[in-house]
Amino acid sequence: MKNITIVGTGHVGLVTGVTLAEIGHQVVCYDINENDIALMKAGISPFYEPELTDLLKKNLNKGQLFFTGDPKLALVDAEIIYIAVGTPTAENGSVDLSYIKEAAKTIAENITKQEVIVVTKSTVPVGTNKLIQQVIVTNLTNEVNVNIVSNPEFLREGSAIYDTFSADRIVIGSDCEKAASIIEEIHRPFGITIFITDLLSAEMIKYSSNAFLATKISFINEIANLCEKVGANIEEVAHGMGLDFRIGTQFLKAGIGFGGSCFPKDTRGLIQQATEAGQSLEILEAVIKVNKQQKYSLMNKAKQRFGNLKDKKIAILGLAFKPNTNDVRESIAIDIASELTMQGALVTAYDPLALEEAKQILGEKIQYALSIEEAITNTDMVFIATDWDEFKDFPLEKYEMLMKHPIIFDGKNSYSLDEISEYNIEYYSVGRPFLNKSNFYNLK
Ligand SMILES: NC(=O)C1=CN([C@@H]2O[C@H](COP(=O)(O)OP(=O)(O)OC[C@H]3O[C@@H](n4cnc5c(N)ncnc54)[C@H](O)[C@@H]3O)[C@@H](O)[C@H]2O)C=CC1
Ligand SMILES: O=C(O)[C@H]1O[C@H](OP(=O)(O)OP(=O)(O)OC[C@H]2O[C@@H](n3ccc(=O)[nH]c3=O)[C@H](O)[C@@H]2O)[C@H](O)[C@@H](O)[C@@H]1O
Repeated sequence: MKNITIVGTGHVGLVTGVTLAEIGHQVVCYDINENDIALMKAGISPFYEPELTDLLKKNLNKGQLFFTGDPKLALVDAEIIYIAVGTPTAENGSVDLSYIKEAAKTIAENITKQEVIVVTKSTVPVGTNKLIQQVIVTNLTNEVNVNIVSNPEFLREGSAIYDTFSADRIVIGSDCEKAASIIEEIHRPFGITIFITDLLSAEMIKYSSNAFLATKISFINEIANLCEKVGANIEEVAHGMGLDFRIGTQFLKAGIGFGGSCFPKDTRGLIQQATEAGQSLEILEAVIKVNKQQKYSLMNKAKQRFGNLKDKKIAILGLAFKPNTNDVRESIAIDIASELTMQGALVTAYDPLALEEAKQILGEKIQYALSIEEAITNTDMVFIATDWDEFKDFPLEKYEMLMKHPIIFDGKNSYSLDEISEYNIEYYSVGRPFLNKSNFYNLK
């Protein structure tokens, strides 16, 4: 059992803190956001993540987990410190390391133990861990020997707790063997394969993993677009491809592209690092370009269908960047909503969890509904932008009953073509044949 401090308790930091407490460590979570700290102290997660609240409450009650907004209290006795602050894209397109530097400075000013290991969980450009060490060493107020470890995080939002206990691997990078083996011991109770490597390679593993997954998505989306032109079905194609273990079935789901707080930012971040190193990443450039085009593919289909979208009543189902989260950072649904309003459409959106978060970005530009039924009633068309189970389970006859004419543009291939073909629905999806048993095709 180790005494661990987490600096930055957002999506990654809180899950890290709670799961390390769950496997028996004593964990202090520190964040500069006092409101969030007050919530977490009361056993409330500031964001939605399945299973998180139960584990949070359980470990708070057991006394394994402690929250504070006071850096001195958080760090005075700390020997192992995880950094999990944000690394967003800066205005000039590079990775904004200001939160990382600030966190490193706070650590330096408050640690007192003789030996301290600082573990970076945040996704940081190659070389940043060395910068963190430098910032800490130059700002130390006590005599402390600091070693640095990179421990990139691979969890997905919406399944973060499951992913932490069932990850494929834990990567530990360090140039100090002793520090690496201490961090290995901390993680051993998870029972997951641990790969120990050097600091720079660990940093690169994180970016290249995200870049590779993003590449799979853009690849399958381009093939989906081609399927539409030649009459093949992307779901059959992806399944048939995935049966080859060298390819694998995962991350071959065609749709309206990847969003969220990581793939867009990390693909940009890797390109920026390559540029600084005097190299171009042609494949990744193409991945980003395809993703930007894919985002508006549904809207283009709708424009083709209706001529223009001015004054059309459109329901958007889904605002979160993926299901089981209320995170709307770089959500494609938000971009689509925004673009539709620019085209003069009258948009009403529904999301099971992310309405408040979306409101903070879209404000009065669109209307918000509290149910699927409310969103789709009397609309000209529906856009499905997030693959929530609630949408997949929604009875299809209700589209027929409630919409002006049941016309669906499904960006997530939420329904099987067999299901849809039982109804009078005009249905456009991604990479699959267009279905129309209805008589609306002359409608403009
Ligand atoms: N969200 C995700 O699913 C994943 C994120 N990552 C990476 O993890 C890092 C964190 O991401 P998220 O947790 O999503 O960010 P987040 O925005 O949810 O959380 C960051 C937290 O750090 C706090 N913070 C900022 N400066 C601080 C400071 N000086 N001292 C203490 N706390 C401070 C903020 O108040 C916030 O609560 C990023 O580098 C991200 O790329 C990696 C894997 C998964
Ligand atoms: O670095 C990160 O933050 C994380 O980024 C992603 O996790 P996350 O963004 O939470 O969610 P994903 O499930 O990967 O989905 C990302 C986007 O890709 C889209 N996607 C995903 C899979 C797919 O087959 N097709 C597809 O369009 C999703 O709809 C979503 O917009 C990675 O999957 C995690 O391993 C990584 O830790």
